[in-house]
Amino acid sequence: MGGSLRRAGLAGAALALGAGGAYVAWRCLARAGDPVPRAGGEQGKPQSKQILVLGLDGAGKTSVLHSLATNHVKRSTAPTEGINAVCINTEEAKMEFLEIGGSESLRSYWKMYLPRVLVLIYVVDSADHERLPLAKQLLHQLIQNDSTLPVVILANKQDLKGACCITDLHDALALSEIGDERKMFLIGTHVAEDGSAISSSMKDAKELIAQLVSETQ
Ligand SMILES: Nc1nc2c(ncn2[C@@H]2O[C@H](COP(=O)(O)OP(=O)(O)OP(=O)(O)O)[C@@H](O)[C@H]2O)c(=O)[nH]1
Ligand SMILES: [Mg+2]
Repeated sequence: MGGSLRRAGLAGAALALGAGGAYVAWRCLARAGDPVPRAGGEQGKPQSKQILVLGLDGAGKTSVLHSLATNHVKRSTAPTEGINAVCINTEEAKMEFLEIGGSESLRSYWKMYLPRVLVLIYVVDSADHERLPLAKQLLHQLIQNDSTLPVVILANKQDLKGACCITDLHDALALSEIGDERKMFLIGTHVAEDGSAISSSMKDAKELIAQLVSETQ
């Protein structure tokens, strides 16, 4: 795909009502010809309560988002090839999450969306020891020019044998260097096999994000 991420339009729209409120999920597919969709909409104005979800490919961004939206875990089976947008309503906030795929060819688009969002969610595969230095490097690059953007780091795949514990991840990602000014949180998560209700840590993450969004708005 290289530098030619393209937008095909909306496909697979879904609307559902659940315990956590209504959600709408859709996926922007890739196709040659159209420009990258901007996070601010047609007029380029920032939309309210947008949250960017980034992290390396396979970290679990889509799986986590789906779980947050439905309150039930369901692992994703396919990589995100462009943008995955999910709206989640809670009592506190109406939030639009934008996941951009984490494959190498898509990472150059990550920064384009940053100035328009209220909160950054950065998902890390806690068991992917080999790529933790890369995950760290990309996170630091992303936020180096914005000292106040709140960041929630989800240390995902805590269920896997060999997953780094939260303390080790804090060190591996050099989170103490990220600065005192910003609100920053590191939460361990896992997306269990299909069907069960989300874990308490996932619920906590959802509440925290809603709270951050309300405060930052
Ligand atoms: N064991 C385990 N597997 C997980 C977890 N979360 C996601 N997975 C699996 O990890 C793989 C990648 O998950 P995705 O949600 O597609 O990852 P992603 O970050 O959206 O990846 P891209 O869209 O390619 O950037 C899938 O096979 C998931 O089933 C988790 O907490 N534990
Ligand atoms: Mg994905």
